[in-house]
Amino acid sequence: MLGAVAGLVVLVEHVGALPVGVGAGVMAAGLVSMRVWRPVWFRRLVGGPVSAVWRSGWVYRRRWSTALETAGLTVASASSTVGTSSQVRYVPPLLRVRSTGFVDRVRVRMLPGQTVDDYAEQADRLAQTFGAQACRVRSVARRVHEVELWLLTRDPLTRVVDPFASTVADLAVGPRVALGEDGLPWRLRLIGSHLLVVGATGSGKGSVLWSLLLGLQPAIEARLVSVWAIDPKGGMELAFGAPLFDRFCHGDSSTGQGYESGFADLLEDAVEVMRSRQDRLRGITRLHQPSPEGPLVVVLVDELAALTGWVLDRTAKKRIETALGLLLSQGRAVGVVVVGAVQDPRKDVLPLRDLFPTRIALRLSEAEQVHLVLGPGARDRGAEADKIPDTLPGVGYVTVDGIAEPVRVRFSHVTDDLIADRLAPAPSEGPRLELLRSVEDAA
Ligand SMILES: Nc1ncnc2c1ncn2[C@@H]1O[C@H](COP(=O)(O)OP(=O)(O)OP(=O)(O)O)[C@@H](O)[C@H]1O
Repeated sequence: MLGAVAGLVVLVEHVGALPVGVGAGVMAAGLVSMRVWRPVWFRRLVGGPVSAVWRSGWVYRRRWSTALETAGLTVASASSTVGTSSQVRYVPPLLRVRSTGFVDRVRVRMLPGQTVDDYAEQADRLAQTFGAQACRVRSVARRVHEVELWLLTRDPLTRVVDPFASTVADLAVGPRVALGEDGLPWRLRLIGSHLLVVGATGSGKGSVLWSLLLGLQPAIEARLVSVWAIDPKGGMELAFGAPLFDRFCHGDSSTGQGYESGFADLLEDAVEVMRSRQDRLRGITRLHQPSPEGPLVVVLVDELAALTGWVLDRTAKKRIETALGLLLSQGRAVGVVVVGAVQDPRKDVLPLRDLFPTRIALRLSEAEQVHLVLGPGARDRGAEADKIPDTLPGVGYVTVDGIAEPVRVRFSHVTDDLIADRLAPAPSEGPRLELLRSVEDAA
């Protein structure tokens, strides 16, 4: 601070007060405009760094040793010199602090013998000591000796999140579908993964499916994605999206073949696409890349339990189980992925749940269900989906295979009006399934 004042005095002496005053005015006006028109840039370029410097010194470094000692994360070791013996206390070094305005990311070098779980066990204590709402403990990629503490200073997820814009290019990295608790947009990548969404009634499962569909809309229109939708609730949830779907099956009791046989037909057709791609891609690539000739086929199911647990027709049930099992175990490499939502994650309702690499737990009714959805240990690492209040629909925890820590996000709120707005006027093209089939057959 003193340095800045001294620098200003020197500048005034050299160039005069007027140019310095004008320069300062222009800079202040620029910052105010950025704050008003580009709040995200402002947070990232100005607010975050300034807050990080301030909080690093005032909140963290000042109390670091005491806080870590209270949390039992320091190590005492006896040291003896000739005739005397004393104790040396080792404190894990604080490496740096970054702030997003919502989360302070505090990087720490662990002491020899410590693990990320040692810090996770003390997360509540650390949050309380540093005055944060919560503390998430995260490992650092390729730095096994380091750990990052995410201390939440403000929760950006209490406000409803508006849908994000997307482009065709988002397909490769995943469209932005939610806001993370660090205040930054969060992307959901479907290529190479199946997605399971679990949540109690009213938890916002619909907003996950719709955020994803709207995020994929440009890629769907560019024919890089082909959505085959199943809505066993008679089409109540997904019927609005019909213009986006190449196939839409919502059960039909008037055919005389049983309500569920249409679901089995659709899944078996997806298996057929999968098989023909396997034949074509064998020895050429290990991960299919979507193209208009071979789009990413997304089999979207609104209530998976209606396909796995509550099916009356035994023949259809067997066909569905077999096709779903094949798709989940072999489909993702060849670009046939399953996105499913369900209320109840128990094995008898959803026997195949372990085959979904990406899982989202919205509000759940019991702590035990968190383990079922996100895997053992997820709740200890902060994924308390059973504690999400019912006033926060669309908030949930996500785990992705290969990444240890769950992330907390809120999906965008997609209203019926917005869907009608985005999808109107309905495309005048004919059914796209025929095109997909003829292209796949020709290839
Ligand atoms: N992301 C969100 N942000 C704000 N409000 C939301 C969000 N998602 C859903 N809601 C609201 O929460 C309520 C329940 O949402 P929704 O119907 O999507 O839940 P659901 O989990 O699909 O329920 P069900 O299993 O009963 O169909 C609706 O009133 C909806 O407007």
